[in-house]
Amino acid sequence: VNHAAATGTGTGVLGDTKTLNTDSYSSGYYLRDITKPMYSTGGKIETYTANYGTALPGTLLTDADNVWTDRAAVDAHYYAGKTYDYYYNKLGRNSFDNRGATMKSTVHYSRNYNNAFWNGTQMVYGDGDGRQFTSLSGALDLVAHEITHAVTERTAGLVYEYQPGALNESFSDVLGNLVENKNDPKWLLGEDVTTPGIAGDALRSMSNPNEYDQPDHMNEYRNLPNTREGDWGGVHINSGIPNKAFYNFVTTPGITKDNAGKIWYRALTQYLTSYSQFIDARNATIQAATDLFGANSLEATAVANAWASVGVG
Ligand SMILES: CCC(=O)Oc1c(C)cccc1C(=O)O
Ligand SMILES: [Ca+2]
Ligand SMILES: [Zn+2]
Repeated sequence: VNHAAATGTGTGVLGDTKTLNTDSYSSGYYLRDITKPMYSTGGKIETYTANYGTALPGTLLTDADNVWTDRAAVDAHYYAGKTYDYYYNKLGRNSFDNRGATMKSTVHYSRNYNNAFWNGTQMVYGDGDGRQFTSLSGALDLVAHEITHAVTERTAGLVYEYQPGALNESFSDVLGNLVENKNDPKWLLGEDVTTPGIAGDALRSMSNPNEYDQPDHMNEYRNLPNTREGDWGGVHINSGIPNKAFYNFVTTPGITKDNAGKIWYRALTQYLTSYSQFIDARNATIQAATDLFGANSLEATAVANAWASVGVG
């Protein structure tokens, strides 16, 4: 019996209904998307459950009637597809390795797990404890953030410490919100899954990093130790500075989200390396804007101004 693409329906973490690309195979349906361009070389999007344990990838999800009720799985699958589409259609990248690698996600990792991560091979999502987070795959910006960690690992390789680590985090926040593409003037991160009991809050804000205790200027840079307690030199803290730079750039009149994404992606994949510092990201994004739009373009000028506004360059 051959695989056949099928269209299922599912309920997401926030109770919304969405259509899913699934695989009808022998007696049932698998949570496997075989409709993407990468399928021409065998690439798929597959979603698994760890069944509240920590063995990965766990079990590929199946369903008898193609109506999916595992909300965390529905969103992990749907949002991985959306992220693939953005990278392929807007940036010309074929999966995280640019060679059509299969994208695997596992949900229901451990218990009350307030975390999500790329483990070097796949995405992994906890269900949260119901207070700090609800199921973490329920936010497209967060899913795209995790997948962008994979892209960064395969390209610039920004090490996860100090300024390169804060750049690693910032590129994931930037691409995460570009993929999510909400009309959110605050450019928040994780707003859809953070504290389900409190409206309007988030993990981070790109428009006002200070709101979540992040610096938004070099003169507020936090010198922290490269330890777990020090957030590896403040990778989720000092990311506020490049995040604010991107926010100032993308909100400059005449700058489009698509063009901002092309510039940041080109800097990440063509110019940055493992130990790049904030000044190198400034130079790389100016160079990328120059490559794409010209030396005296609105884009190149706005990029330089944006970094200067946060004290870089
Ligand atoms: C916005 C995505 C994010 O920050 O995910 C993480 C969470 C929720 C906890 C710890 C680390 C991360 C990460 O991916 O950096
Ligand atoms: Ca967001
Ligand atoms: Zn991250």
